[in-house]
Amino acid sequence: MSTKHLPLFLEGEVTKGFGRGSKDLGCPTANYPLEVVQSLPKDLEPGVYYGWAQVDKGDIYKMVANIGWCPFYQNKQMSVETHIMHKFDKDFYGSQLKIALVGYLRGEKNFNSLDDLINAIKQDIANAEKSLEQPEAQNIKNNKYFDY
Ligand SMILES: Cc1cc2nc3c(=O)[nH]c(=O)nc-3n(C[C@H](O)[C@H](O)[C@H](O)COP(=O)(O)O)c2cc1C
Ligand SMILES: Nc1ncnc2c1ncn2[C@@H]1O[C@H](COP(=O)(O)OP(=O)(O)O)[C@@H](O)[C@H]1O
Ligand SMILES: [Mg+2]
Repeated sequence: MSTKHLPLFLEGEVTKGFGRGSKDLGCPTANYPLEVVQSLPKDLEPGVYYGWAQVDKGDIYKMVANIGWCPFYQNKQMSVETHIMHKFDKDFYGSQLKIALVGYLRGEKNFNSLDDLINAIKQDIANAEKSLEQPEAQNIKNNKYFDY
């Protein structure tokens, strides 16, 4: 079941990926190191999730996260990447990123074109924005996990 393990709280350092998020997709994703990927429940459903994100001790923002192998790019290694719905002034590689996976949107897909992938991501962001307004999602934003 795709909602098994949710909400799931993850933490780790923001590391370098392939640099495609900003360049190809106009959608930067903060990537986790391999240790975080390896710590996931083995039967966690790959796919696109929505939830909350906090960089270092900052504010808590809405996010969408992709967990899997990116079939469009055919990555060899599974990755966990988070796009935060907030405009940051600069990159934050090396920062601590805490996330809460709250809900599941869809499975990862391959696409015929980059434009199709970009449009799917835009739709994911719109769906996440809406779902995160629900009271059950708001409760998770207030979880003590995000307190410092
Ligand atoms: C909301 C969201 C949905 C995504 N959905 C897919 C998908 O269905 N298929 C896919 O191949 N990649 C998907 N991706 C992953 C992108 O391919 C990935 O973010 C891109 O390769 C950037 O990787 P990088 O951080 O290593 O540069 C998605 C990313 C986001 C943020
Ligand atoms: N709103 C945002 N969400 C996620 N990352 C962001 C955001 N704004 C800036 N960034 C920065 O962009 C980087 C990700 O860009 P991306 O093109 O996906 O490169 P990489 O392949 O190295 O992950 C993040 O590590 C972070 O430092
Ligand atoms: Mg990235």
